[in-house]
This record gives sequence, structure tokens and C-alpha cells, in this order.
Amino acid sequence: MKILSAQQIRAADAYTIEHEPISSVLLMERAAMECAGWMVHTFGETPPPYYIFCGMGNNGGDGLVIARRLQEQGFAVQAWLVHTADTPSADNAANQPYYPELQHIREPGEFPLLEEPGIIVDALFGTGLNRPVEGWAAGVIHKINDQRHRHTIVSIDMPSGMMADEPSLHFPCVHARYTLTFEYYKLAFLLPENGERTGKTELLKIGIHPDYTAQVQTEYHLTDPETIRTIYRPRDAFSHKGTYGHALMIAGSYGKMGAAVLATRACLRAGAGLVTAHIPRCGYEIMQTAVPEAMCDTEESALYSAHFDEPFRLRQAPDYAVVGIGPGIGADTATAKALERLLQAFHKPMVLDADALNIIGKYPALLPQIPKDSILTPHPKEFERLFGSTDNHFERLELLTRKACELQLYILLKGKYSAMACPDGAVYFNPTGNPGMATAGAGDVLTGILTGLLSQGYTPKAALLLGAWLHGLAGDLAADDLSEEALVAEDIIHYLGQAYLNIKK
Ligand SMILES: NC(=O)C1=CN([C@@H]2O[C@H](COP(=O)(O)OP(=O)(O)OC[C@H]3O[C@@H](n4cnc5c(N)ncnc54)[C@H](OP(=O)(O)O)[C@@H]3O)[C@@H](O)[C@H]2O)[C@@H](O)CC1
Ligand SMILES: [K+]
Repeated sequence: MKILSAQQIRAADAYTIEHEPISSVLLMERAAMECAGWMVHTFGETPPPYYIFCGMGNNGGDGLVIARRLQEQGFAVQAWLVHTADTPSADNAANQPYYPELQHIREPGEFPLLEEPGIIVDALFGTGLNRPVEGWAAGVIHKINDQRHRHTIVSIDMPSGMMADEPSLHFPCVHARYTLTFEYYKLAFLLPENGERTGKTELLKIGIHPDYTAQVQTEYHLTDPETIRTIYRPRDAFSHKGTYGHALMIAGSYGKMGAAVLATRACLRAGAGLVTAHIPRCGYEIMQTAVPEAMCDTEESALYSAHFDEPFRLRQAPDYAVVGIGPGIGADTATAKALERLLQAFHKPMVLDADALNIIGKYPALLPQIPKDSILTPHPKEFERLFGSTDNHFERLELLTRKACELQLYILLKGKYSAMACPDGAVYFNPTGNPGMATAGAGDVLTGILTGLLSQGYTPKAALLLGAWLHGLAGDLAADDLSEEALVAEDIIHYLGQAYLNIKK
């Protein structure tokens, strides 16, 4: 699913008006009708009163139509026009006469007392916002926010005060419980700095012309079930375990064998044909017992770093279809040297996570040695250690994209919507997953899944998009059964099969 800028959304609007064709006032009617329908469905036939705050642009116009439609259905509605400009937009003005009970706010003192707990509809500003809201209009936003513990706030298209595709963290902005957004997610919704202000986002289809969406070029995308279904490849009936590759998982150290077990298990569960776990001697019994399906490659030394000192082992690395490296390996000097030798020996795309990334953060000269098209999966702190810090999440996204292009790597920056930057400059956001997955070992499982998918012959881009989707979906299915709180990394592996079945539906 494409993510459009505010300017492209305006163009989509204009294209629809011209080519459907439909008048702009009727397109507004359609958008508002979807919102009113969502509210009736969500808040029921006997909801608390609706308090609707409308601005002077088309977002306010949507609010006016919502007010009329809800009132026509017999709901208790009060609506106010907040005079943030001298003149209303044409479609806003056209709708005012159809809601004669409209009240007016021209200064914060006129903000009403909303006695009965109800539903506040925020239709002050949408995609037309082009600067911070200031003065008494900002006061109105603060007054709305003051009510958020007594009332449910529903923002129309965007929380008022937020910019669609620029930083606006420090702007006055409505804190919504729900945001009903039209046709496209806005980039701002997908960045952590806006999470608290957007609330739960609901995407409402308002009939934007499909031809516009098909031809418009954008670097930002949200992965969706259709994309995932086109990536997923069913197995060939005549295949054998060799068809799905032999993966090498380099993980674990004394006290961190859990990371190695999780990554190896996830790699097998994701579908790798064969997996060898390259682990320290001290973890041999643990791995053989916990993951009998995996082979083990160990060294005599109990120290993880020591087993890399034997060049013999590394010479075998190129024989593997893929290498996953990082979970629990530690970041001491000997391990760093070993990673360097691995990068010299292995030239196919690999998966680097956790301590492998911390080592590269310490020795940035290793960065250009990573094989082209490899996948890096840093969490925000690891990302910072690798590439430095930024002032806001928009800048961080730019840095992420730039590094993926410069280094010709796939970089997945973990988050609620993990951002996956590709070497061609495209960025995909993954929508599956839940806060229950903020738990020890969840990242090791992702490394295993990605390695397992690469091993089966998925391209790095396909493995990345599918892997992130499966990982999040397995977590969602696990949380549905077990709760977010009780979810542990092992559950993600356990539900991976259900996630695959869900894709095939
Ligand atoms: N796209 C679609 O498909 C559809 C879109 N629809 C709806 O239209 C909405 C976009 O409407 P919109 O363009 O009229 O802008 P909106 O957000 O109402 O702002 C109004 C005006 O405020 C002004 N302004 C800006 N910043 C300001 C500030 N800080 N403080 C004070 N004033 C400020 C600025 O004018 P300026 O002052 O810059 O001249 C701006 O034009 C969209 O979000 C959706 O709800 C649907 O109806 C139909 C389908
Ligand atoms: K709004």
C-alpha cells in the first residue's frame, strides 16, 4: 500500500474529482458518510453525545457533514465552527447552511463546557496544515486535550496540529484516541514520535480513483496482505530438504545460549532445509537437546570468541546458502576479528543482528565489507551506534534510507512499524506485531526467520518483507491466545505455522 505525501493526496483528490467525475462537495459527503458510519458502528445506537469541532477548511467541512448526518440519524450532536481563518473554504461554506444549529468559537473563552462525557470529533485541521497552530487556536487544541480523560477523542483524517510528512512533534496537536484517516496512511502516523497523538488509526476508503493510486510514484509503502501473498511461494511437491538450503546460524556464548536456541529454532520453523548452529563448546549439550533438528558446529574452547581462531571452519562458510550472525555472540575483540574474517570469506547476502551490529558500530571499517544485499536488523539504539543520532524520527528515516542506498544493504529499523529501507531507496513499513513482542529474544527469532527465508531462496527483499510480516503476525496470533503480557519469544516461534496458514487463506 502506497503512502502519499499531503501534496500527492491533494492531487489524488483532484484527479478523482476530474476523472470519476464527482464534485468536490460530494467527495466530502462520501468521506464524512464513512466517518459517521464508522462512529455508529463503533459507539452503537445509543452513544453518548457527539461534540464536533470544525475548522474553516475542508477538514472542518467534513466535520459539518458528519454533524448533519449524525443528527439526521437522531443522535445528540453539538457542533462548533472554530474561526481559525476569516473565510471558510468553498465546500465548508456550502455545508454550513445544512447544519443551522452551528455554534461559533472566535476566542478560547468561548470554548464550551462539555458536561456529559461524550465523543469529541476533532475536525479542525487535516492535510492542509502547513505551519504550527498558534495563538488562541492553539488554545482550543489544548482545551480539547484537557478533556481527553473524560471524553473519547476521534480525529478526522489527522489529529489536528500534526503535519502529514514533516516533523511536528513540538507543535500543539490533538491527542486522539482514534484517527479516521482517508484512503492512505500518512507517513507521520508510522513514526514513533507521533504514536501517542494518533491513537488507533482506522483507514476509511472514500473512493479515490484507483488509476491515480496505481500510477503515483512514492518511496514509502506499508506492506499489506496482498503484497505478502504475491511474495509467498508455495512448496514444490517434488522438493527435498536440499531445495530449501543449508543455513549457518552463528550465535550464543556462555550465559547467552538462549539467543542461539531461539534463532536456530526460528530458522528451522521458517522453513530452512538444514541448519547448522555454530556455537561455543559450552553450548553443545544445550543446543543438541533443545533443537535436535539442528546440526552443531563447535570448538573445544568454552570461549565463544576462541572458536573463530581456527581458519579451517571459516573456509567452510561459503558452502552455506546463508549465514545469520549476531544473537548473543558478545562483542569482544576476538569475536570482532572473527566477524571480519567471516566478512572476507562469505560473499552472499547474510543476516546481521545484535552483537554483530554492535561490533560493526565499534569498528565502522567493517561496514563496507558487508556483502551487498545483506539484511541488518538494528533496534533504535543499535541503529544509533551504527549510524549516529538524529534530531527527530523523520531525519532518522532519511538517514536510514541514505545508508541503505550508500551501502547497498537492506536495513530493518525495529519499531511498532518497523521501517525497512532497500538499496533502491524504497522504504516499507511493517504493520504486524504488538507491544507484547517487546520481550527478550524476540529479535533473535526475527534473525532466525530471515535467515530461514533466505536459505529457501527468497530474494533479500522478499525475505525481509515476508519475514517481518510473519514475525509480527505470529506475535499477534500468540497475543490473541495468550495476552500481550504473557507473550515470550518462544511463543512467536510456536505460532509461526499459524502465521503461514493465515497468509495462504
Ligand atoms: N484529500 C481527499 O481526498 C479529501 C480530503 N478531504 C478533507 O480535506 C482536508 C484537507 O482540507 P484543506 O486542504 O482545506 O485543509 P485543512 O486541513 O482543512 O486546513 C484548512 C486551512 O487551514 C490553513 N492553515 C494551515 N495551517 C494553519 C495553521 N497552523 N493555523 C491556521 N490555519 C492554518 C490553510 O490555509 P492557509 O492559511 O495556509 O491559506 C489550510 O488550507 C483533509 O484533511 C480531509 O479532511 C475530504 O473532505 C474529501 C476528500
Ligand atoms: K482533524
